[in-house]
Amino acid sequence: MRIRDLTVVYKTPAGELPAVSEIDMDLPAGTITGLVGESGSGKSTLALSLLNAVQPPGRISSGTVEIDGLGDVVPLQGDKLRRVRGGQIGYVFQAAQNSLNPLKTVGKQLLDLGRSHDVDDLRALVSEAKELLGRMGLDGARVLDSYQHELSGGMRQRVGIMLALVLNAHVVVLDEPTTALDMITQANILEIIRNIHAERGLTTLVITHDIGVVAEVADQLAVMYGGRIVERGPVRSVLGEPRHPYTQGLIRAIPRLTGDIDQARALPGRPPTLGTIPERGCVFRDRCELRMSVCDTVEPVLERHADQLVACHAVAGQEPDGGAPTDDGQEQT
Ligand SMILES: Nc1ncnc2c1ncn2[C@@H]1O[C@H](COP(=O)(O)OP(=O)(O)OP(=O)(O)O)[C@@H](O)[C@H]1O
Repeated sequence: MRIRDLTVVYKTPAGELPAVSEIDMDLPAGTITGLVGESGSGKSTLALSLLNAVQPPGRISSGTVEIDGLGDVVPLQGDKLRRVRGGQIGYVFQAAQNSLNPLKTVGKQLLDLGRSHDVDDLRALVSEAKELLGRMGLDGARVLDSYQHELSGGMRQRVGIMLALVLNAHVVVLDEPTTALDMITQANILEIIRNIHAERGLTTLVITHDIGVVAEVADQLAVMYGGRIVERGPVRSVLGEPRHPYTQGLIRAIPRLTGDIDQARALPGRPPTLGTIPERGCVFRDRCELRMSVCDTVEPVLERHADQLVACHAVAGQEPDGGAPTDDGQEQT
């Protein structure tokens, strides 16, 4: 999936304001990309725009989202769009635990999904669903006969993953897949995501505010702040040697099980909202220890530093650019 110059705006009393600004990013086939950032940074809006599913008062105001074999999904509408969603791109909603219809069994919802995608062989669909649920450690027949309230949070989340994959989607977007789950169930779901991703050769995007989750599953990591990607690259490099002051702050804020509890330092201040995202300059400057005067006027662009792409004037000033930025976070050859 290739995302280019993607901007999404919401209509507000103050006019249309960007929640996602000029994003350029590739999701390489067969990789898991983690997208992290605090609440309100634009993660869910970006994810919805990948399915062209941003709802009014929001709209994609510019950019393209190209998927191999499909082309740009941004101009798609109606029937064509409906087929792409689910059929090509599976989406597991934030709080999937609560997104099932409480009045229908899981099996009935599966059949509805199949019919809405004109699946001829509904029996085959049911056996595929049972197999997927079985691989996730559930009794498929039993789950299909159950209502939402009869399933635990972890089971519902697995049902959400099954529904996203059962039509054979090859791109999967999971929005906060483990939020609200206990630690053991969380570890279990992350293992399932990893295994199914590898088995099916998927292209996966995992959205989370929890850096621990991306450390567990992702190959690539993108850090979002105020609607922009401020740093991205291979997950080991970004977590091992974070360069953007925001990424460093996020990592410092993680409490550790060993060592001094006071070492975990919450990032001071609050992330911007739509109304407070600055029109010019760096979006992070108000919370940044490295702020310089240029940050007030010039927006930093992603530049390559070792393995990472980083959008920060201070980082750019510290070391010479190690090469031209590429759009996939990989070394240029
Ligand atoms: N329907 C809407 N109308 C107006 N503004 C919106 C709407 N939906 C989201 N926003 C704003 O867009 C910005 C990005 O929100 P978004 O939900 O994409 O962020 P997020 O990083 O996914 O946060 P969270 O983790 O809390 O879901 C926020 O400032 C939010 O208030």
